Amino acid sequence: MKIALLGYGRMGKAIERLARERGHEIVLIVDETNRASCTDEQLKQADVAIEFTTPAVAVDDYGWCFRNGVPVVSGTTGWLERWSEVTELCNETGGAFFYASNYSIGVNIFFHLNRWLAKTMAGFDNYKVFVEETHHVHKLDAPSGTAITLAEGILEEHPKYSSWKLDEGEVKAGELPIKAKREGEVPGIHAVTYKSEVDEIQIYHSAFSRDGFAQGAVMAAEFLAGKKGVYGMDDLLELKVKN
Ligand SMILES: NC(=O)C1=CN([C@@H]2O[C@H](COP(=O)(O)OP(=O)(O)OC[C@H]3O[C@@H](n4cnc5c(N)ncnc54)[C@H](O)[C@@H]3O)[C@@H](O)[C@H]2O)C=CC1
Ligand SMILES: O=C(O)C1=N[C@H](C(=O)O)C[C@H](O)C1
Repeated sequence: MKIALLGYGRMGKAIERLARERGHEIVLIVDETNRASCTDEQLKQADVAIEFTTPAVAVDDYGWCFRNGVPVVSGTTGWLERWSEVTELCNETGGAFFYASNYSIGVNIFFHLNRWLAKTMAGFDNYKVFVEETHHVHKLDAPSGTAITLAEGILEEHPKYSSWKLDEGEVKAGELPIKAKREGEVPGIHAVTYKSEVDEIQIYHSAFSRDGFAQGAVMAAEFLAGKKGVYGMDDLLELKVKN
């Protein structure tokens, strides 16, 4: 498969290595230094684009791919308030878009565990829940996209909570706090904790490197090539929450 890499930072470089190991060819590498000189013709050489850039440029990148008929897999976080605009544009232009706040297979299993636990804990009023994430100091957005996905999973399954809040100051009834920490070069740690007066229950995921994210992104690119429409990790993994 011929791949265009949009974004060539920590993730772009990990994806390049893993994509080559899986026998794919990188036909275009775009970062902020050469973006202005990259042409539609260069992009169209690719069977699929993999996009890991910044919240400020991701949505423009998706439009560039849709207009040129190039399926795009993206993991950039921090732009999701524009989700409807992006998916409408994808469908109107006959494009293909795959998005995940976290491409690690382990985290996607963790997402299902989180929903199951939230549904179970909804029956126990004496526990309060909070989400915690820790990432490297270079990360631009807080809370992480993964922490937001975890919080949204809890909001859907636990009637006591109606919104999430970055944990800065007072937390009101119905608000689910997310604590975001930035430390050294941590690739990504997420935990969900239910705490009562007498004990706590915690689920936890820690990424040892970026390889799990990069592997999942390349698998998503292999899945998306030749398709149209909007997809996510559940389409790839066919995981379903069993009630
Ligand atoms: N969904 C997932 O599994 C994961 C998502 N991420 C997210 O991916 C994004 C990128 O993360 P990193 O690689 O660590 O960041 P990074 O800062 O190392 O790399 C960002 C890259 O974007 C490029 N860039 C900036 N402006 C650009 C433009 N106009 N056109 C093209 N490229 C441009 C920069 O040159 C740089 O190469 C972040 O939003 C992060 O939260 C990171 C890891 C996993
Ligand atoms: O910026 C990162 O590094 C990561 N970002 C994603 C997020 O915001 O959830 C995924 C992963 O945790 C690493």
